[in-house]
Amino acid sequence: MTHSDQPRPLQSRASGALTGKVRVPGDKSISHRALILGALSVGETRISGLLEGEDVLNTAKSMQALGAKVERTGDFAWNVRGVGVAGFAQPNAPLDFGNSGTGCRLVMGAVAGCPISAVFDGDASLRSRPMRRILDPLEKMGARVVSGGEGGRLPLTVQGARDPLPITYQTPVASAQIKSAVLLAGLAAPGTTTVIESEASRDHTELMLKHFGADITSTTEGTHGRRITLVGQPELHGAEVVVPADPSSAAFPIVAALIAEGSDVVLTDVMTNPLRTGLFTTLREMGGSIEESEVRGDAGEPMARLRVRASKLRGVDVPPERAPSMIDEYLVLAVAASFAEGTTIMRGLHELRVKESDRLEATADMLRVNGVKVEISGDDLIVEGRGHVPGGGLVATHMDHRIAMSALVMGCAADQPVKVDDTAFIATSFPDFIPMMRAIGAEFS
Ligand SMILES: O=C(O)C1=C[C@@H](OP(=O)(O)O)[C@@H](O)[C@H](O)C1
Ligand SMILES: C=C(OP(=O)(O)O)C(=O)O
Repeated sequence: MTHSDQPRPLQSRASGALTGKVRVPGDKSISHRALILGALSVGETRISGLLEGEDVLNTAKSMQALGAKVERTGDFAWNVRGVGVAGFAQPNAPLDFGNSGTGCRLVMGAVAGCPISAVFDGDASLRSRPMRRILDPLEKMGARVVSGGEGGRLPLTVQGARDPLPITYQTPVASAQIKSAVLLAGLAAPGTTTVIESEASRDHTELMLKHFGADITSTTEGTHGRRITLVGQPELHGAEVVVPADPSSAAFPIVAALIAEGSDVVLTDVMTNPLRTGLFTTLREMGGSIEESEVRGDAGEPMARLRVRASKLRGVDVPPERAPSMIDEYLVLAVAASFAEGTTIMRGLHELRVKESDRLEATADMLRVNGVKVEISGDDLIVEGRGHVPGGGLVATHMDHRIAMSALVMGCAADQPVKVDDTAFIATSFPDFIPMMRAIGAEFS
């Protein structure tokens, strides 16, 4: 999916109290996985609450191109009729994943276990992101890169394995995308595929594989890690998937409500899988009032209603082992840290350098142009909070949805308006962000 060349700038100014009740869209990670596992199953998968953002719509298109039937049956309701494990058909055009690392890397894993070749491509941001981390284990399983891929970058053509091999793989960094790619390729291999991670990353693939009928177990490994074992060549059966609201999207109205004086905002159905809630832990340590109620689970994914009230925040030290559970939330945490009193140190953020943009540099720039004192020291980000933010800056979004949304949240309480150069990429993960924020009182113009 491509964007028009016309950037769409927007300005956010302090609005006073934010109030109301919202349900942010469906979780992006779970939405990708529901479409992919639906496509690898026999029978029908019914998904409700799917995120209809560009990243996920590109995954839906790729599943269709690989032979699954994917149909929208209502608002956020989608049916998938799958082709079974290793049943993908040869696509007759390149698969375009737009801005989405998750879609691209998970589908690479699924294709690696099928005797087909497929061209993987994406936008300028995705073309700059490393793919070697996925290709290395997939090549061990028998897949080959047959063209392109200089320096491990898109566009590249993957030839899947006719007889994929099960492997035991220790991921070099905590990454659910690497883990998931290996597990999805392992579905087609005979015997047992094992992934070992020294820091546990989000476990949606494991939970959903179980839900679709796979024999998969996960045990602890070392202090923070996991060992995941999947028995290959299962018959996956179509399933019902209810997608809870995305905690990474909820992060934006949550931080806005904490920093805008007098705010009181309720968010419903927010997924509270502990491998995704590092931000909530951190904001509470900072003194943020986030009350949880109506806690319940669906297919192993818990969710809750969150009530967030404006709070006086203080700086904290965020340990590196928390990074996997809040990897996409550091940008908006840095905004909260700017409004806090005192220093916040966020440690171990090397993975932020290989996201939609170099998020470590981009976050520091976002703060700096708005008058916040910030420093990068190795892999750590150090923010000097002074209880208020001068604002008045123009933030460069670098094709990165989360920079755009974080900067607009900053503007909700800054002394002077904050401007972003382009809001177009917000549509990748949170298409209704602007109207939803306006509905609770944000002043975007
Ligand atoms: O598996 C997933 O759904 C995701 C994993 C994370 O990436 P890494 O696996 O690169 O850490 C995260 O940043 C991304 O937004 C979604
Ligand atoms: C890193 C992200 O996504 P992806 O890797 O799927 O592009 C994100 O949504 O913040």
